[in-house]
Amino acid sequence: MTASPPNPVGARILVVDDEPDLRTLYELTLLREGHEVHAAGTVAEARDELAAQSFDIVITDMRLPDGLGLDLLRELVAQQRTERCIVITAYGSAENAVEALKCGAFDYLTKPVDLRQFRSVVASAFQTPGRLPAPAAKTTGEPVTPDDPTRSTTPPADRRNSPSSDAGLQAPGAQALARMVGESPAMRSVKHRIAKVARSMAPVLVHGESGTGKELAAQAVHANSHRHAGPFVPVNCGAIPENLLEAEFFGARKGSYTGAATDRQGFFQAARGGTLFLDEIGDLPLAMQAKLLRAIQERRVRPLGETQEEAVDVRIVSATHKDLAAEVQAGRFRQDLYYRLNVIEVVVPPLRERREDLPALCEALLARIPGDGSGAPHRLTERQMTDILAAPLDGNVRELENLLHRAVALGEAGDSGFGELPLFDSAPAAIADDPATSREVGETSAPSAAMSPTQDTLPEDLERWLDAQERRVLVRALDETGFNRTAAAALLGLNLRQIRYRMSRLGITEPGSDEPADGDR
Ligand SMILES: Nc1ncnc2c1ncn2[C@@H]1O[C@H](COP(=O)(O)OP(=O)(O)OP(=O)(O)O)[C@@H](O)[C@H]1O
Repeated sequence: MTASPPNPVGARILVVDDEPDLRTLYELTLLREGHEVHAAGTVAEARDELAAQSFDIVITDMRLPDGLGLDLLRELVAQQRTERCIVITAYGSAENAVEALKCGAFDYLTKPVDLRQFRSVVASAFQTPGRLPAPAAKTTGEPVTPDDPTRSTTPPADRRNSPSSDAGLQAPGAQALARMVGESPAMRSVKHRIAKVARSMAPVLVHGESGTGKELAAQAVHANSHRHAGPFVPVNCGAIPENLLEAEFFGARKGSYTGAATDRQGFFQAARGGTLFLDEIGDLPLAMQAKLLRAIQERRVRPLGETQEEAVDVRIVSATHKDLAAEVQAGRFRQDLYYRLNVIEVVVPPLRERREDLPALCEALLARIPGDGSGAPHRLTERQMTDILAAPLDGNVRELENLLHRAVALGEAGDSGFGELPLFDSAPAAIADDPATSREVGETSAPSAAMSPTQDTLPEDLERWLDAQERRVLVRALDETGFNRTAAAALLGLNLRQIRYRMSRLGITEPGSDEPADGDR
């Protein structure tokens, strides 16, 4: 059955539902929005419609008399069709919703369907201006949401897009991926995955060690999604006082708590139409996890002091350096929330697994550091590059960035505009000081390799070698905390007395004090 508006300017949509009343309701709603609507009551009828022509959107109920809406979805994905699929699931069926997204649904709706939400999800699925080329459809169970940049009426096979090569992407998606410097196989695979998974509503969990570039990855997911013109709202879940979490997330009405002098919107409202990036999600207290889960499931939030809930249309991307599955096991993270957030996982590898990216990364990071006004870019000497290539860099790109900042700040500008000051005024200094290894920093890669957990040569003097390791860790923690001993101790699970004792034993003093600085050689 087909129904067309008088002047079709909208999407061509196939509605699959066996309940005539609901089908009619969906049809009328869509027709009023200017869409062309085709309807089917069974999987078989839907297959016939799909064999005859292509659509922009397929909206299917999950349970149909002769099969599941998911079957249709899987067939569309397997055939690399470009239709965006919206699955309607029964109320409270979190498994179905998550499974639909994992299978490649663009989005899902829960019964009873809220018509405003219905219209908004359809509008999201049908983005006319600047529709981006689709990621490649595949059969591994990863979500794929093929787009159709031309919205042509050619047969499905001709409407396929080329795979997600960066070249095919338009700004700002391609720009966001380009900001993630690195062409190592590990980074290429991360970027490819981001381009592939970005374009549905499926929640993404970015996992990786601290400083690996998780926020950059989250920004790239947003920039490659149909929501790229909407806001990207980053939130550090670990930095908000527990008593303010609810107001910060969901908003608050004037007078709803001490200090609420005016109405204020929360992160969810601020991210409407865009992406809410929940960084350090593993640090969210359990009570707030329950509220977040509800907001994600219902897609509605209630500001503090408000009686009514309001609908929010946001995509959730979260990030953590923690092993969330282990946190679930330990009872510190809700399993249902983990399940809800981790529909798609993007893993950002540590720098040690992509050392070939170091030269390009150094160049890009140095280019961000303001110059001396001469216009000459900061450049590394060969020796400095050798040092960097050999350094452990456990702090990943952020550590590299800090190291370069320090080197530029402390360096005496030479011809290159970049000084010869040793880059490693902390970590490798400990090794150079160490008679157990007795080599100069940067002389070869061996001294730093000696610090690497992967090296297999034995130290000549275990005690001194262990001291050197301990010194390196302490100096780094002190460095990262601006030489705040209490904060450094907390980072390392020590108390103030313990860190003081260790610093004194190893002769670590604050740079600038009368005694030799800990990094001095
Ligand atoms: N591939 C990359 N190319 C260029 N810069 C990068 C890259 N990865 C990270 N950076 C830079 O390193 C710094 C840390 O990155 P980011 O904040 O994204 O890491 P993170 O994993 O979110 O850190 P944390 O776990 O501490 O929140 C930022 O300044 C970022 O711009």
